[in-house]
Amino acid sequence: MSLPADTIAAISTPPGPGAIGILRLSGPRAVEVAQASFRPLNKMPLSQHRPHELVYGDLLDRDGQPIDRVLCTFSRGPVSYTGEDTAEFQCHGSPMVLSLGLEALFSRGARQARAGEFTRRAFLNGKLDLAQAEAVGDLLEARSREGARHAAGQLTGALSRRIAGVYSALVDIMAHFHAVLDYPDEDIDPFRMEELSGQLSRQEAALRALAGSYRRGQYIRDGVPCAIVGRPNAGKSSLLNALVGFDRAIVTNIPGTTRDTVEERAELGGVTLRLIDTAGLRDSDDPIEQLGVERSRAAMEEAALVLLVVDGTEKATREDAALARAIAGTGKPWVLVRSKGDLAGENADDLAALAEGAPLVSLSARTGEGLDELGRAVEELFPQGSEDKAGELITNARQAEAAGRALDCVVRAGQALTDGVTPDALLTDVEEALEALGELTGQSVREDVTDRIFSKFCVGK
Ligand SMILES: Nc1nc2c(c(=O)[nH]1)N(C=O)[C@@H](CNc1ccc(C(=O)N[C@@H](CCC(=O)O)C(=O)O)cc1)CN2
Ligand SMILES: Nc1nc2c(ncn2[C@@H]2O[C@H](COP(=O)(O)OP(=O)(O)OP(=O)(O)O)[C@@H](O)[C@H]2O)c(=O)[nH]1
Ligand SMILES: [Mg+2]
Repeated sequence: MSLPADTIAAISTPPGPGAIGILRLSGPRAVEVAQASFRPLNKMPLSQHRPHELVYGDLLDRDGQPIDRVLCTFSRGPVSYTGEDTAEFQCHGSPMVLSLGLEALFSRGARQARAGEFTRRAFLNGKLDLAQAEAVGDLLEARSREGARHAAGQLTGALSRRIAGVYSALVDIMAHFHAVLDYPDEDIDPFRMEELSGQLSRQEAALRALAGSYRRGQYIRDGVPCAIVGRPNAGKSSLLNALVGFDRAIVTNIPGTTRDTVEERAELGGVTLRLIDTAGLRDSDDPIEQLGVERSRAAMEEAALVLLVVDGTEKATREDAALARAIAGTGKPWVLVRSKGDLAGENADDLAALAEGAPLVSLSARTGEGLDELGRAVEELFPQGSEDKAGELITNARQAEAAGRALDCVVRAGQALTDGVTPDALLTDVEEALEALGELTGQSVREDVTDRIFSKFCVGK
């Protein structure tokens, strides 16, 4: 990989008017281009100021006419975000100022940066590893406090350090093995072999925990998929609307109102939920409703959490009981929700039997009563942030695949050791595990993979 040699520029703040808008430059000519586009009030050329200093002055268009009165700063590679020379203008947040300013930078030799190109350069120059670069993307798109906290932890290198621990332990194991191999005539000390086998299984356990963290990582980043199911008219869509805080789904008193699944995110008990409202479950002759019911069942199967809503104004039916048994049978966490708590109820007593130990929450979507209790039940089922340190979880499919592959290799190596297979086969497995770990942090990753990662970022990041 050769280092990029051209100088890039972009507007780094979101479109539309705002308090401040930032133009960013990176590359060998960044300071020169910025200096040519800037007249400091103190008359001293930009490059004669200290790096990182904020210099007050006028941003100039290609004819030398002022576009805005701004703050300008530069840094010298490698002591910068990208590792190259960089400069930036902190302008008034006017889209027109930013466009004119960007044109001025182009006229002096910079070119438009592509999506994610600043962060990509930071990665190529070793300022960030790939897990940290991905954390930048996660941080920008975080939809919950927990998600943001986690991405920030990953940005500081928490995941990278966890991976590095396993990596260096595996390198040690390889070194020991090479030492053994170097003396082929000597019998291998059984004590030594046992020690190696122990070290290998400790790394296997560490990798298993790492690969296993993906599920929680996904819940934190994208939310816990949560299906709201129950008979028609039970109050499912009303519950969805109450949880998201606006009328997302159509509610009527006609059973069979919801046909297609309706998805919306909400935070409940500190947990981000990907709520999926579903069509009421019943046998129906209507082909459209039948399709909806199929989707409800699929949503229930894919969900990690199920809210079974039972109409609080009627006696629970055989269908309610059958549904409760079916959900309990999946072994998934679920909550039995007794709806319409503001109306006179019929089935307060017989519901406890249906719940079979799952939490039972009485609530009213109309008054909001009981929603806090539902939040507490959800929080208990998905405890937040307690068991893992921020930033140490795997949060995307790419990382999960690489961690899983590293784990498989180490399992194979351990098996080879117990089976007494030739040591070089074992070494190949460990090497492959190292390769997979290298992909996680980007030490040994293919260029098309990095292309894909950075192209998902916004321009100017
Ligand atoms: N105005 C502004 N705010 C910003 C950024 C930016 O580029 N500009 N960032 C961009 O996304 C983030 C901050 N990231 C940064 C990371 C490293 C360095 C940097 O200069 N690093 C040097 C020196 C560090 C030091 O002073 O100790 C280095 O790592 O060598 C700057 C910003 C968020 N806020
Ligand atoms: N008083 C009262 N009425 C409610 C409450 N929740 C739902 N309802 C009413 O019950 C009826 C059905 O509500 P929906 O939310 O559409 O029920 P659903 O389970 O989504 O029904 P389908 O989509 O047909 O499966 C509507 O008339 C709602 O206004 C509640 O908490 N209090
Ligand atoms: Mg509905």
